Parts: sequence; C-alpha cells; structure tokens
Amino acid sequence: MSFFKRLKESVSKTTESVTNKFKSGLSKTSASLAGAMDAVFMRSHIDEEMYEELEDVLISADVGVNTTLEIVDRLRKEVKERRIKEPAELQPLMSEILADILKGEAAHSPSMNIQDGELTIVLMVGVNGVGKTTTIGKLAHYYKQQGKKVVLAAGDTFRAGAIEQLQVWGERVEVDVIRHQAGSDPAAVIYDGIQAAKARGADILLCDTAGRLQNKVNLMQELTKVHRVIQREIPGAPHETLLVLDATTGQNALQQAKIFNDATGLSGIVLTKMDGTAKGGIAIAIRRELATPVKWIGLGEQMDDLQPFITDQFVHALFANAIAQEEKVQ
Ligand SMILES: Nc1nc2c(ncn2[C@@H]2O[C@H](COP(=O)(O)OP(=O)(O)OP(=O)(O)O)[C@@H](O)[C@H]2O)c(=O)[nH]1
Repeated sequence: MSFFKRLKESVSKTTESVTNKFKSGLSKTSASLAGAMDAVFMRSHIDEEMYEELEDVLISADVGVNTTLEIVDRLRKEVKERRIKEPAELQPLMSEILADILKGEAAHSPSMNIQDGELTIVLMVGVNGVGKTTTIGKLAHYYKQQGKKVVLAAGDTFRAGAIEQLQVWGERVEVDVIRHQAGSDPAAVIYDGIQAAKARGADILLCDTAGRLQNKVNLMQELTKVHRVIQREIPGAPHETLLVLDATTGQNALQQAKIFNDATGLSGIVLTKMDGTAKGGIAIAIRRELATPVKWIGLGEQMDDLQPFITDQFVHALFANAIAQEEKVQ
C-alpha cells in the first residue's frame, strides 16, 4: 500500500471537518512547500543536483538546516535501499519520512495531562502578539465543548488591553474570568484564580501570563513566583506549561522557545497562525530541534480553529494535491 493511502486511512479516523480544517489552514504551506518539491521531482532522474535543490526548498520553508540535512540524508538512504529510480516516486516517500520525523519518540505524544476529577492547571506563556489570549479563548471553547468547566485567570497584568481581551473571550465562550487591575501582581491573580476555580468546582484553570522577553531576569522572576504559588496551592501543578509561538516568525520562534524553556519548564508548544504562513515547515523544525512537543496548532481566527497537532493530518494536508492526483490516476 502506498504511504499516501496509509495517510488517507489514518486521517479518516478523525472527522472530515478536522481534515478540512488542516487542509485549508495549511494550504499556503502546502502550495509552496509541496508545490516546490513537486517541481524538484519533475526532473528526469535522481542525482546530486536534485538533492541540493530539495535542500533549498526545505530550508526556504523554514524546516531549518539541521532537520533539512537529516531529511535529505534519509531520503538518499531510502532511495538506495528501495532501489528507486524514478523521481516521481519520491513524493510519497518524502511524506513517509516527514510523518516519521514528526512522530519522533513515544514521549512526543500530543496528549494533554488533564487530571480526571481534579482541577487541572494550565499555564500559558509566550511573548505579546503571538496569539496567546486568542489561544486561551480557543482552548476554553475546546474543553467546554468536551463538557469541562473552565475558568480563566488574567495573569497578563502588564497590559491593560490583555485583561480586557481575555474578558471578551470569557464572555464569548461563556466562562468565568478572574481579573485584577492592570499593574497588579500576576501571582496574586493566579492565586485568586485557583481559589475561584476550586470554589466553583472547575475542571480546568487556564492562566494567562505576561511575556516580556526584553528582560529575561524579570520574566524568570515572574514565572518562578507564579510557579511557586501554583505549586503551593496544588502540589504537582501546573500540569501543563504551554508556550505559544507565532508560526509566521519563522526561526525566531526556536529562539523564543529556548529562552522560555530556561525560564520555566515547558510541557508543550502551541503553534499559532499556521494558516497565515507559507513557511509551515517551522512545525517540523520545532518538533525536531526542541525536546518539547507541539501539542496544538492554530489554523485560523475562529473559535474552533485551534486543533490538536495530529501529525498524520499535518502531513496529509501538506501533500493534499499529490494525494488527490494519485487518486485520479488510479
Ligand atoms: N489567522 C490566525 N490568526 C490568529 C491565530 N491565532 C491568533 N490569531 C490572531 O492574532 C492576533 C493576535 O492575537 P492575540 O490573542 O491578541 O495575541 P496576543 O496579543 O499575543 O495576546 P497576548 O500574547 O496575550 O499579548 C489576533 O488578531 C488573533 O485573531 C491563528 O491561528 N490564525
């Protein structure tokens, strides 16, 4: 069975609407990355020049140099081992290699550490403008739809706008928002958030934080204090610390991840605005180069545009055109 068929089978296990969301959200990346790969594989034969062109294509899609070299080396090896002669056979092979690289080890499971029957605390970190507030709103919607009671804590007290924006999301999704005035201590807001969540019998508390990267020491102190308060109230919490990264910032996102990982341990990454970039290869670079798994991706501005990062859906969407063509031929 061709790998495209296996991908199709795998994505058919989720609903068609999820598959369509991945397809439309990743259409820019698919058009540019898979489109450019297609052009490379139109060559009459497989040679060194072809591999070099492929490297250029992957690097310009933000896959990153290390990951690109790894992918192309694997392609070379598989071509030899499987005695592939036709460049046209390389598209499904590339999809197979990418799917495998994205899967990584078992530790890279996209699942969230949600406590059954107890309060789960999710700390959201990231610099301003990456879509942190929007993501909190979307996560609240996601879990509310799953029947969970969600409370939000407006811990980004640095920007008055951030508190207001979270309040607007709270109203839209119909969940409570615990807030203080702008400029107050974020740890105090989170503390109140925990008390309110406990008192109201909530399942999940999503905590916003300010992300001032300009001053790493401040960032660390603030996050350390927030952590201390959370741990004192609920041993073992936060259960998830998710870093929100804007996919359109490219390789800079990797840098942000390293700084935040130093400041506070990360358990997962949310990659937003994937729909707004043709360089979605950054998801592959992040997944490969950081020890932290991508757990969610943002595929648009609507409430249900935040999706769990399902690697087969991602690869299926990336190669959507080639898969459709293979179907036509058969
Ligand atoms: N297209 C698209 N837009 C997004 C996505 N996620 C967020 N946005 C938009 O990005 C903009 C910034 O999002 P905010 O949530 O305001 O981000 P923010 O300002 O980072 O919030 P803070 O990080 O809390 O300061 C908004 O216009 C969002 O609608 C996404 O996945 N796709």
